[in-house]
Amino acid sequence: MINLDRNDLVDWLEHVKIYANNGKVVDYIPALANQQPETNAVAFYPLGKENDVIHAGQADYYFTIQSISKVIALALALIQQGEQAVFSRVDKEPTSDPFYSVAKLEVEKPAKPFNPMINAGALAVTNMIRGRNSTDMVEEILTLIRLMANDESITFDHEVAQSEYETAFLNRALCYFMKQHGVITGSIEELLDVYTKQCAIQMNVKQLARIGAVFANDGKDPDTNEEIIPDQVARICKTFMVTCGMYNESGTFAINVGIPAKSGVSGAIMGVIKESGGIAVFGPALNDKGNSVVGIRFLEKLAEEKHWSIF
Ligand SMILES: NC(=O)CC[C@H](N)C(=O)O
Repeated sequence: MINLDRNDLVDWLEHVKIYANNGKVVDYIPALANQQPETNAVAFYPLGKENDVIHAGQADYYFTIQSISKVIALALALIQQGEQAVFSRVDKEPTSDPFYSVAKLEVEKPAKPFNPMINAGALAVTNMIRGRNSTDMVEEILTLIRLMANDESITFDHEVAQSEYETAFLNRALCYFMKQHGVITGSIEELLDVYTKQCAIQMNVKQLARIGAVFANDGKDPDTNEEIIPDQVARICKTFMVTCGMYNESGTFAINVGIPAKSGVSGAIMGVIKESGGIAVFGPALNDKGNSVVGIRFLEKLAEEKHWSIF
């Protein structure tokens, strides 16, 4: 049952946009450092083809999805390799460490990343995607994303991908550690090529909200109800969004908002509102955990006004 209209989005965005002053645009990826902190946008993609996407703010603004790509890469790896193979190389547990941390790789199971939503886990997942070379692997990810967003034109931003590739020293360190322990295989440079391109996939909030709507519809197209990803895969992805999707702020977010969500350091957040639709918010000013401050405030407002917490 959808009870959200455009005026809600406009009002709430107006109400929370001031919080951009409390955050900082990411600077460790040079090509993202020039994003404007006051840019903001939100879109809601409802289920059912009789309902149209609604939006507020700069809804045509293109941003890179960064860590949100981790959910889609996970879905793809699960489809291609199956649960058993995927979870033999990455665990299912949340961590209180930041997403880029190397610390936990040295504890418990040797080098097995805690979950697919932190960088180490995401690199291990991307390493499992099928393809003869990095071009094929990126194409596999793009194919699924284009299907979910229903837009063939979606591609990655070359400048952002290159910029991250040239500066991804921490991600290289994670890869070398995992390769030593057999968690990843093959060429590390090729893996980083795929990973940085998947993070640099570009879209606007309307397209991102549609991807959220596929998850809200248990993996089925929100307009036609045709299966895009199996419901069990969608369920696993949504569970990770709840437990790990907002990095080491996932617990607080679950209490304050209570919807499955995934954020990226560009300032985007994708949220899933079961049986209703997908929501996407963008605002590049980040808090110290790497989550969009305007995005979080907006989703808090939405959850409070609409009682959309799943808990
Ligand atoms: N949290 C993020 O969005 C991180 C993604 C980024 N591309 C990285 O690997 O550092």
